[in-house]
Amino acid sequence: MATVNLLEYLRSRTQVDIDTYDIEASKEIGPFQDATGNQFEIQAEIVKPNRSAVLKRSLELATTIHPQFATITLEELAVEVAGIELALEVIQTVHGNVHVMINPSYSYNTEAIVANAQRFHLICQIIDPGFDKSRLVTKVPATWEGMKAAHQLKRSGIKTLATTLFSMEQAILAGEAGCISISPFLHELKTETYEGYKDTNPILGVCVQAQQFYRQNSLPTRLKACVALNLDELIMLAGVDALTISPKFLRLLAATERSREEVESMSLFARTANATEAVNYPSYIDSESQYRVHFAASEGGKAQFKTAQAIALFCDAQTAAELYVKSQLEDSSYTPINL
Ligand SMILES: O=C(CO)[C@@H](O)[C@H](O)[C@H](O)[C@H](O)COP(=O)(O)O
Repeated sequence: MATVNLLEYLRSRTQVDIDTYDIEASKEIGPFQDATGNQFEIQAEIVKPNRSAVLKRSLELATTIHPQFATITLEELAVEVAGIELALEVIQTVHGNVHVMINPSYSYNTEAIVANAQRFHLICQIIDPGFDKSRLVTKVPATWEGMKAAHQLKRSGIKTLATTLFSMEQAILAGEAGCISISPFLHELKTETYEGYKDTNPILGVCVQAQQFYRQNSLPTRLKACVALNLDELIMLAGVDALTISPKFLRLLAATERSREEVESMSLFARTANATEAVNYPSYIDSESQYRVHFAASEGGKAQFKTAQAIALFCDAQTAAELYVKSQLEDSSYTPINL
């Protein structure tokens, strides 16, 4: 029986990206095409003793440039700077792009999301004027307001990824808005943050449908599925454009051999390879009311609930990161640096 290493097998079918700003993990298991992080990752990295230099740099820079960005608090700016600092570090271990998520508390505010994405680019420019900003992708929640912001940002050349995405309706809107990619969350984010919590309606099928929709409509948007809960789900998604995988699962994949025949038979994409019949979907980009009605009913009402839940959890992580930064700012004095 021919066996195959699961990480090698996945890499032969799908782009494999790493879901962390932990540069050591990325170096150890890489190389990867893209890297991604989020508010949980920022929070986890800035408290690590071996990341004290990143935190110090972020606090000093935020203190220095705050007058330029005075519409937001110093701690919010410091978390943004830390996110960009971490992204610029981890990008050295990947070939392609790095992703940074906007402050999730702006998820329902188009103007604030646009300003946040523009700020990321300005901060990037300040930290490393030579950095190729086309490699920075801003992660925007897949809300109506978020996708309106993504549409505007595309016109100004800022790349976006639609995150916290749980339905075909959001996938269609993100494609029409010009997001370069989407991150379907296979399971509710709460499954990652609350031990024992289960999502009874994982959305592996939405990944297959969305990828077919983009291909059939010649939309360049690519999928980057995330929040898989076991190896079988990852194997079932072999053939999706990309998978965003945590270091824990990357290590497990790298350490596991399975029968080639068995894993090949599991791919949902292989099964639908010949299903070329086009399905008609409505256009949403100019139809807010229709979008909202369809999204509210999507997946039996669960997609809307899951999106709101994920945003709320990311907001908690944002608040925790800001509180930590605030405590650090209070504990030591950070003097402005010369730029
Ligand atoms: O946001 C994206 C992709 O857009 C991902 O980083 C996504 O948030 C993560 O897969 C989830 O937060 C789960 O992360 P983890 O607990 O597996 O590290």
